[in-house]
Amino acid sequence: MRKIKTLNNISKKGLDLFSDKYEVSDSVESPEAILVRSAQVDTDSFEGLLAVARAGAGVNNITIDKASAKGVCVFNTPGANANAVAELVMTVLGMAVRHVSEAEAWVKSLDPNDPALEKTIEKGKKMFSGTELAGKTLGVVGLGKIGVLVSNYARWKNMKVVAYDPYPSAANMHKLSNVVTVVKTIDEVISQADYLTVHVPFIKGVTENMLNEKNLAAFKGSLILNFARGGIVNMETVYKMLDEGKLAGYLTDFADARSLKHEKISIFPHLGASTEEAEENCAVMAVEELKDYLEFGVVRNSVNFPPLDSYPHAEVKSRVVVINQDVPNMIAEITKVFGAANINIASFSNKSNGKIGYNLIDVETAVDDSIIDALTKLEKVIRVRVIHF
Ligand SMILES: NC(=O)C1=CN([C@@H]2O[C@H](COP(=O)(O)OP(=O)(O)OC[C@H]3O[C@@H](n4cnc5c(N)ncnc54)[C@H](O)[C@@H]3O)[C@@H](O)[C@H]2O)C=CC1
Ligand SMILES: O=C(O)CCC(=O)C(=O)O
Repeated sequence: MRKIKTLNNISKKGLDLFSDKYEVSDSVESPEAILVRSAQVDTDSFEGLLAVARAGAGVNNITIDKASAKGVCVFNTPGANANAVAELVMTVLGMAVRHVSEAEAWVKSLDPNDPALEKTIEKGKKMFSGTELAGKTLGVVGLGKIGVLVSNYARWKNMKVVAYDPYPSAANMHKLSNVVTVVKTIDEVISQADYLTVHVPFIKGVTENMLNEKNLAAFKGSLILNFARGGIVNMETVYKMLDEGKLAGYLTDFADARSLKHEKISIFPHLGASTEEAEENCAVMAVEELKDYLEFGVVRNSVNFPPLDSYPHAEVKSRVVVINQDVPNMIAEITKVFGAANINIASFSNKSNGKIGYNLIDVETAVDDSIIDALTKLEKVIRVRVIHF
């Protein structure tokens, strides 16, 4: 029985994909794999762990370096919740420029027995007069799955869009509206935007404080939206800009204690991906990735292992999975072990990503544990397992 531990609620549509060969629950001990959304995962706390699947995009809640050092494969589900986040971003932006929440709260606060209620409402509505999105410029930092959708939705609302990504992927850029202006620096986005929205991963020391006192000094717009992660926008700068009237509002999915009661900060409960559709998409993708990895050694959408998407052919009896540090001569050393054991290799697939070398060695006989021992003894080998068919 394969053991899968869930650390958050995972959509039933995904969990239903596990056959009765799997035990799946939040109380499983010594799991082979973990399914998680936003809970913190210290991969060193789980002896024997093979994989973690993040049903979502951001993996800053998982100890990736520790996972790589122990040969634990970490997956995410690129794009599976992107539309949910993009729709929420456009919704809260639209609500903010029309003061929808404040206006509604004001109407609801009125006396229902006031005989002049209609008049009071008509008189008071001028307090909530807003602006339109059409014609304004949205600055988008990060043109990944979410940033591209946000840019396109903004274009459909007749906004101008200026966007920046230091590592744009061809697949994402082909989906981007061709009237979005893509610029080469974050400063160009900041200086041109009426509203600024950020969609990059949180990477400590890299995207941490990516929007900060220095670059935000050039911001002449009114709203900053952060539905990516706390820590990407420097909050001291935000408080200062709000206090000095240089920023009208900060809209975010990530609360901190000081923001909670700030009247110019709108906080949502990390709500971006919380739609039925996104939860199902993420769970299905995450479970498929885990099953493929546990049953076949196939790697798709890993954030720390190179991709290797090959199923064994029908005659294969054993697939030996070797995970090694990405250093020269490993393929030669691994094949030598098979030669010494007089085992014929039917197929050898190898991919590396600069840190991890990943090998799938298929043989048409059943191999025993001695091959695992011999491979594990190789100096730069991190982990070995055999899948029997
Ligand atoms: N509020 C919520 O519920 C959700 C939040 N997120 C957050 O949004 C982030 C983005 O999600 P996706 O667009 O799906 O991810 P993605 O991986 O498709 O896009 C991220 C983009 O950021 C860019 N990027 C990477 N390093 C960068 C750097 N140093 N500077 C600027 N850009 C950089 C990448 O080139 C990539 O195009 C996630 O990492 C996650 O933190 C994602 C889903 C739900
Ligand atoms: O699972 C969630 O609700 C959070 C999603 C998220 O933040 C992500 O996918 O990065």
